[in-house]
Amino acid sequence: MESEPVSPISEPDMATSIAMAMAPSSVPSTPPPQPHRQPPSSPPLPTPTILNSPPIDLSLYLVTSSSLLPPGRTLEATVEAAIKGGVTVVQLREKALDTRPFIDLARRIHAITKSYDVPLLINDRVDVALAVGCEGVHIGWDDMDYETARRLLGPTAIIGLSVSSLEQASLAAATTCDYIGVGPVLPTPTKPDASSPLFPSGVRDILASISNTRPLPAVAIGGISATNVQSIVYKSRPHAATPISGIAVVSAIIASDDPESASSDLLTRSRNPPPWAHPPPSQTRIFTDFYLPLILSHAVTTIRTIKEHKPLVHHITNAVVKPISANVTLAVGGSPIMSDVIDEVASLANISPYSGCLINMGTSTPADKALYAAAISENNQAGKPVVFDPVGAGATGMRRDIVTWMLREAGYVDVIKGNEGEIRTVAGQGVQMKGVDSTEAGNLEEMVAVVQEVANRERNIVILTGPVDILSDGTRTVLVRNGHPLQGLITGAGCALGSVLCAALAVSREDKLSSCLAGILAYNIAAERAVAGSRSTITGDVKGTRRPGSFAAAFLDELYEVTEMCLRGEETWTGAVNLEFR
Ligand SMILES: Nc1ncnc2c1ncn2[C@@H]1O[C@H](COP(=O)(O)OP(=O)(O)OP(=O)(O)O)[C@@H](O)[C@H]1O
Ligand SMILES: Cc1ncsc1CCO
Repeated sequence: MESEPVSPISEPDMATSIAMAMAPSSVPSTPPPQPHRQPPSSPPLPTPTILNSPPIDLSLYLVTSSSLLPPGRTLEATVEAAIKGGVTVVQLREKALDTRPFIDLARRIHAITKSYDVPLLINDRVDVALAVGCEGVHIGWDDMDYETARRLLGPTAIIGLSVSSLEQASLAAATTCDYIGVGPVLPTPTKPDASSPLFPSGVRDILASISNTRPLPAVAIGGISATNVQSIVYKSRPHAATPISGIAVVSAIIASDDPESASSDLLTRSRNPPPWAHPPPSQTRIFTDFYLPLILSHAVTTIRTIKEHKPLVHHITNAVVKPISANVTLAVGGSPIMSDVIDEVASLANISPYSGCLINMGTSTPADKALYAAAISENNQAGKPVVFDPVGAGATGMRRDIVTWMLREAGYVDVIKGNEGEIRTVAGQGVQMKGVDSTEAGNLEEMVAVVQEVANRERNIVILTGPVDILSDGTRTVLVRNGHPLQGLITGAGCALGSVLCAALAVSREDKLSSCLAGILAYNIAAERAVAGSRSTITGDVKGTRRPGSFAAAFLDELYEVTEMCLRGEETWTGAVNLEFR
């Protein structure tokens, strides 16, 4: 006899999964009411902090540049304030100074750093470090070679090396250097001659490449600011290798009018991963046909939890789809609010333990970037999910620029959902979309690869919608063959799916891919039922439709029916699922 599936979850969560299997109607672990700025407490995040702690504390590494000081501020005052705010290492980098004034400045700065027991390193100039007697140097590949610098400075000096490629990482790992500065992570105006940006995935590759030979302490540098630090530190983290030890910043502190608070804010954020960050693959549900009954049972429970907790879905969305998005949110049991006001984002992110934010750039202008950054930052801080829909991403240069900025600079988005043209654009392929509708369908296998690649790069969930929906968290991938072509004939069918995903994540974030799958299944099976006609459990009527106008109404009705079934614990509707696990 075939044995019963025991668990859709791997080893670490076996007890939970068995409990789930025994009681399919039980509610999945959902976020309990949370205090402000605290992520929900169960299950625990993989690690409380994502920085590595080597012997030198590299947590917050300040690189100076006097030319960026605000008028009237001295470098001495800024360095002292920054140390009070939490800076753990100072590197004096003053490219424009001649030797004598450089040494004079270094002596004054060293007097300050020494009094706080913070190491002072000199950029490039071994002679200046020797003259001042400070703790060490940071050198690049065009400066004095490492061995000579070590011979001159002695075995106890701190020597750091710049690394911007895999090749340089392996050269650095072959030395006895104390740490590496990996970058530029992002394009940065403070080092215009820098090599091309690595982005967090490049930093990750570099850390992983030396993890088996010499896992050096590393600071990430280049374009890091308060808004993107959490996301950069999190996305830079390799799965099975030593993470970065800290972040290096220049303008985020030096150009600040309040370097002490800027430093303490950067330090706090860098030590906290985005709440509900991806669990490692070992802690996620196994997606295979064998576990299908439990995956479906979990989907029903997730939708039921939406109905029970009525999560607030803060929509920052386009003008075209506001009514359908609000109606879809209500039909699945959520509570929609549309607000594009920057002053409201913090309150909305913290108003309820069950909430999330959907950012849809269907009718965006560049002026909306400030609103998006604030919304992402507040929701990241509050532990709330952010869903990003890059509508029309490949249609114009303006849209491409907003997408690039969103993913590099604006903070962490839990889900990116779009049609094929949009997801290909997010992947960096130069597709030309005619408008908001997708490009012609490409090869399925290639699309699967694109979705997996972006999910891996962004360390989040990526969903490509169309006749087949492809969902991936970079490790697990699911193809959903449910839905109906009429969905493509009502505007906003994709946008309103974003509302359902956000509602599902707002109530259940411990396995984000499962939550998204629950939302898509209910949504697309509702569409099929709207076309085929099904007996309403409310009125007893059977009505089908084949035309878009009546489909829109029937779809909303069926979405309500399907989700009400979930509330009653009925799983019959899941008989229609058509899934493929990769
Ligand atoms: N031909 C189809 N067959 C089955 N389902 C479809 C089809 N086309 C779209 N869908 C479904 O419709 C929903 C929206 O996907 P679609 O790719 O049309 O979104 P979109 O282009 O972003 O829409 P919009 O910009 O109008 O909001 C998804 O749930 C998807 O599965
Ligand atoms: C038609 C349209 N134009 C901008 S957004 C939008 C809604 C579907 O995405």
